[in-house]
Amino acid sequence: GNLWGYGKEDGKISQHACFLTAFPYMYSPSVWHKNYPVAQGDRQSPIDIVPHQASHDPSLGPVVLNYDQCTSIKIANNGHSVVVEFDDSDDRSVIRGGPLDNPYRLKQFHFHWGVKGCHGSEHTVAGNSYASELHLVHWNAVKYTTFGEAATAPDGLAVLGIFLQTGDDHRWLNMITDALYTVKFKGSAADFKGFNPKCLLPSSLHYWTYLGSLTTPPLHESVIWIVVKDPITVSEKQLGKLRTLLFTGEEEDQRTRMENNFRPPQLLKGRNVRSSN
Ligand SMILES: NS(=O)(=O)c1ccc(C(=O)NCc2c(F)c(F)c(F)c(F)c2F)cc1
Ligand SMILES: [Zn+2]
Repeated sequence: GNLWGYGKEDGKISQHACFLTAFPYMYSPSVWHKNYPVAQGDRQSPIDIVPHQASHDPSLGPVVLNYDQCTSIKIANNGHSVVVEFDDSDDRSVIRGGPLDNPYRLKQFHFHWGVKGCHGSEHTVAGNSYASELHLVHWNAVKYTTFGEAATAPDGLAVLGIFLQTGDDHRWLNMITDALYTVKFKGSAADFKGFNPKCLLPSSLHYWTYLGSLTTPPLHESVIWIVVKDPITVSEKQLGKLRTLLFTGEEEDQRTRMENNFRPPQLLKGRNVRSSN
């Protein structure tokens, strides 16, 4: 069932309990804390990144992506986003360096987006949103045995965040947007082999980094965030295809477009954001 969702963020959620039970997909980020109290924790994500307040740390080396043997397995609609999953049974696709003490294994990537224009990213930069945000999710297979175990450890996960701005078509994103019709409904999945996400990265990997959390329930505070400064450019048409996905399953009569699946920025609570350059 729908334990949580992105409901109407306009704050007009009815106060009647029946409304929330009758329309589970209306659970919005502002009420997640009822089921997931860590939502009000000290290292929640996303955040608003203020570049001039980030501290440049010369000891922060470059982030290194070894995605050469990287091969995707499948694409799926989990009712919250579209996810491309990888074989993480060995170290064939890892991220290392930067703020990381170990190599972290790529498990999946997914997106967050809005309903139009320049809203849709989770992290914001000096109060400005991008149209979308790509998350490449990795886990520390040196210290932990499974993703699930890593997902509850303070240094268990490393998520590389990439901003998407609108402009020209992104040649490689078409491979993903052309497959979305196969995963329209929540719970659907399809083969999606041989996609290497290295083609979705900007030329410069300068980044901000800080200690944070999953941005969706269970909101575990287990993520070392690496947010790349430069956005990639995708077309409005390509973003529009993401919005043809549905939050709802094929069996549900209420069809709800998948859009605005982003959590708003959370309190920094004294955390230090470091800059790589
Ligand atoms: N938007 S983001 O911050 O990049 C993000 C990344 C991954 C997940 C995730 O894997 N959720 C499911 C999930 C868990 F949340 C677990 F805690 C766990 F143990 C799992 F195995 C699992 F699949 C959620 C949010
Ligand atoms: Zn995400």
